[in-house]
Amino acid sequence: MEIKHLNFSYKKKEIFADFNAKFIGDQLNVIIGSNGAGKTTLLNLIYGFIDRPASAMIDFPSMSNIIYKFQNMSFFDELTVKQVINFFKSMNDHTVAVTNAQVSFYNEIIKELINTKLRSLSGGEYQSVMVYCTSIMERELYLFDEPLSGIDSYIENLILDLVESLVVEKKKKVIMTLHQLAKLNSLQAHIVFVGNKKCVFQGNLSQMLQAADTDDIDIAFKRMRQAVSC
Ligand SMILES: Nc1ncnc2c1ncn2[C@@H]1O[C@H](COP(=O)(O)OP(=O)(O)OP(=O)(O)O)[C@@H](O)[C@H]1O
Repeated sequence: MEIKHLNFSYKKKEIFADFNAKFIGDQLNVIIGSNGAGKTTLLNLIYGFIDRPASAMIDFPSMSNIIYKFQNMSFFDELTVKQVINFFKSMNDHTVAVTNAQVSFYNEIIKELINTKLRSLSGGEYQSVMVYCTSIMERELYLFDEPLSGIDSYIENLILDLVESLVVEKKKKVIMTLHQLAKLNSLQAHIVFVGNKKCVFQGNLSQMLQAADTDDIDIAFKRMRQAVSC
């Protein structure tokens, strides 16, 4: 999956100018960047919410083969968690295998919420349910926009295990956005750093630290925010 020479503006506001990046099929892809850099816009372009410029977006699956967990996903509040899970399951053509991490996530987090109506969930519980529901859909590409937003540090790790298991166990393609940079220390991730309307870096964490000439991820982030394109 590759983006070549992408230009994109919202009316007069330019978001991407000759943006180039690759996403790797058999690795977890993590988009990072400052607030307002364009991470969600990039996911919207990949999904097709915003019309994809065909010549710039190469080898991405079609919308019907992508499941996208939006930043603020919302559902009918009167449904219970069980009803929402069943709704997601009903959109699969057939029964699908689940990963060990999905089973653990269900047992540790979802099970005790199963008969709760969505309107009675806390923000973090709601987020956990939406990430779980997205993960049980059978698609070629999974997009998660800030799946750790509002999540406590224990469940953060369970969510990352769950997302990674889609890549490792199910051989799915996954692209997520992330603000919790320290989490990159424990992930085998391909990082795409969006800044200054370009991809300012792509590669793994040690390459990113090396490129920024530091062993501190926050310093690397600060140094790269305004760097020139990759
Ligand atoms: N529909 C829209 N119309 C006009 N401008 C928009 C629209 N959506 C987003 N923007 C602007 O585009 C820029 C990029 O927004 P985007 O949501 O992609 O950033 P982001 O990197 O995901 O930010 P954050 O980390 O805060 O979630 C922002 O300046 C935002 O104000």
